[in-house]
Parts: sequence; structure tokens; C-alpha cells
Amino acid sequence: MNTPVFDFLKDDVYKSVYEPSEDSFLLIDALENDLELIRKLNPSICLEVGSGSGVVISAVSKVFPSAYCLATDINHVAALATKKMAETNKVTVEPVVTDLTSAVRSRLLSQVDLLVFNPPYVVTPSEEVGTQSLQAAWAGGIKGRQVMDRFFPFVPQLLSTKGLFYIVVLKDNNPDEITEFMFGQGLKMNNVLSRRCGIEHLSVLRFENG
Ligand SMILES: C[S@@+](CC[C@H](N)C(=O)[O-])C[C@H]1O[C@@H](n2cnc3c(N)ncnc32)[C@H](O)[C@@H]1O
Repeated sequence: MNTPVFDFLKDDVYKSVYEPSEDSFLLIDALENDLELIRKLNPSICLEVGSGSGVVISAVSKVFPSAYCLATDINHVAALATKKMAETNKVTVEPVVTDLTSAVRSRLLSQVDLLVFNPPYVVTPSEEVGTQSLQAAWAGGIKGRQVMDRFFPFVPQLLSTKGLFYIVVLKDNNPDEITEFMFGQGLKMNNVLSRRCGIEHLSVLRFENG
């Protein structure tokens, strides 16, 4: 899975957008590791939540050009960046400005084959969560889980029967608790890839019906 070109992000217009970083590349590498599995799905609908610059969903769209790729973000400049990323890399992605998947959920129920989320996961004070600025990219509040925990109950509703959900988590997020919650929702977990990035220990978890 090639990393899309993203030089255009240097433009000041995009200064509130999360620049592709080690976590973004870890997610792309995890998808690459699982490419055979994902290919077997022959995904029709791919959705990225919190697409930021759009680097991940554009990489996905490049490999699966016939899939319908959507990307949501709470930051409207991120949606513009995602659009520009897709155009620059000659792929098609529909950007949507919304909280998590609020604006698209009803039309995607049980239809998403590939769902990806590199969420704000850093442990911060709760007040820093959910702003419209760059802070929204990393501020995860209590346990770094305030944004992702709101999303987890929607995952089983969105996934198709064969669908796969990939999420980036930090050790501080307590992945065991997440796995236990998702197990209660009927989803089993596999740890696809872990990497130490500076002081952070990041993993990409895959969930699927099981
Ligand atoms: C860690 S960044 C990841 C960006 C990109 N996916 C990547 O991997 O480079 C998290 C992204 O989630 C977005 N975000 C934060 N809270 C959100 C919410 N409630 N709904 C949708 N997007 C959100 C942020 O604006 C940011 O673009």
C-alpha cells in the first residue's frame, strides 16, 4: 500500500489539519499486513472516521478503486484536505463533515466492509476534547478514550457481516477493556501490529464478527 503524496499540506490553509504521522503510517502498514485478508472481502464500501489529511483513506482507495470510499471528520478543513488528497492522488473519496458517523450512519447500516479509525487517543483533560481545531486530532480526554468510546457502540451497526474494523490505540487506552467491550458486542479482536513511536506504544487492533 503506497503512501499518498501530501506535499500540498504545507499550505497554510491546512494548518489545522493533522499531518500524517507515525500513527497514520502504522495504520497504513497494518492494512498492508492484512491486504490478502481485505482483498478476499472484495470491499464495496470503505469508511474512515476522522480522516484528517485523508492519507489513509486515499491509500485504501488506490488499492480498491472500485470501492465506494467515504471519510468523515469533525474539522471542516480536514474534509477539504481529504478532498485535495484524493484529487492529488487521483482517487475518489467522499468527505463528510460530521461528528463520528452521525451524518452517514443511517445510509451505511450493515454495509461497511472496511472501517478504519485513527482516533484522538492521548490522555488529556476532558475540556480539550471535541474542539474544531488541531487539538481535536489528539485530545482523547479520560484514558484517551472519550471519543473512541462514543464510537464503539456503532461499530456492529455499521459493519457488514464480513466487515473488518481497524483502530489505532495507545497502551494507556487500556486495549483489554476495549476488547472486552467489543466482545460483548459480538466482535472478536486481533492485534495486527504494535510499534513503539517515541514515548508512545501504539497498536492497531482489528475487530470482526465472531
Ligand atoms: C489522530 S488524527 C488522525 C488523522 C488521519 N486519519 C491520520 O491517520 O493521519 C484524528 C482525527 O480525528 C478527527 N476527529 C476528532 N474527533 C472527531 C469526531 N468526534 N468526529 C469525527 N472526527 C473527529 C480529528 O479532527 C482528526 O482529523
